[in-house]
Amino acid sequence: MQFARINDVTIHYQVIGAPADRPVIVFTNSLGTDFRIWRDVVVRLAGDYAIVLYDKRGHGLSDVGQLPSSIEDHATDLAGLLDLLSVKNAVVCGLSVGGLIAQSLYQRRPDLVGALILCDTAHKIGTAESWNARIAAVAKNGIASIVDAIMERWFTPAFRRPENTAYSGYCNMLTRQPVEGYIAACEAIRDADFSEAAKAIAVPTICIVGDQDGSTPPDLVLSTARLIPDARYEVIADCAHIPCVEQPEALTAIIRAFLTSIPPGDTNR
Ligand SMILES: O=C(O)CC1=CCC(=O)O1
Repeated sequence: MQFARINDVTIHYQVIGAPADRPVIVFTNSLGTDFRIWRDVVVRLAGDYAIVLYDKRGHGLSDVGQLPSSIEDHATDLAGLLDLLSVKNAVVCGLSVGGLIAQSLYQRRPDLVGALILCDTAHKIGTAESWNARIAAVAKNGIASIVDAIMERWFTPAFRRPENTAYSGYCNMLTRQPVEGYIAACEAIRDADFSEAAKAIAVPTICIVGDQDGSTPPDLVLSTARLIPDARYEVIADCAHIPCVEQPEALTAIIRAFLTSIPPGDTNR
């Protein structure tokens, strides 16, 4: 296990492969998850790419840090981690709020970002009303009180079968996040809007979405792809909000095809 002190926050991270020798893909997570969600993608990519995984503040084994925290704070944490690892021009793959963090990282530190994989994310996610309602529910009754509603957005009915032990495992992952970290991330998402910034993205970008995503539906992700100059757009079948868990093979194939199509030199490839 690896830990680093970044911006006064202990960040839990993992590096697979040698960043100096291989193109680097950095994965940044969704709300209510830790970096273990990427496992089935990482095992397929390891060897060809160096991989950086980390738990954003308020999640997994990372500290919650000072409150409140913003998407910009999360991006500054990720910049600190990449600086620590001497990584520049990385392929940044952000899932959901991780995609907001990726967009913010590009805005603040374009030297760190060679390409963007925006997975089940958007330039703006949800409304202030929906986030305030979720924050109030979690503050009053805990994360467990919303788990069924959230799982309907994360996973298709086929995955949510009671006999699927992976499904119960991911319910555990959600409910075991620190409440104050979860609420802080909801506030950060509520307050983030990259509608203008997305138009200025000038690195190769792909927007990917599950066809049954209940949190960032395909039409929303398509609207983000249309804001970003020359962005590509791919839909994954039989998949909701977390394709790295539900359709890792399909997601990996899209990532590989995208990275293969980028001219050498655009990233650290
Ligand atoms: O919990 C959800 O609704 C899914 C989600 C929204 C932002 C994020 O990171 O995950």
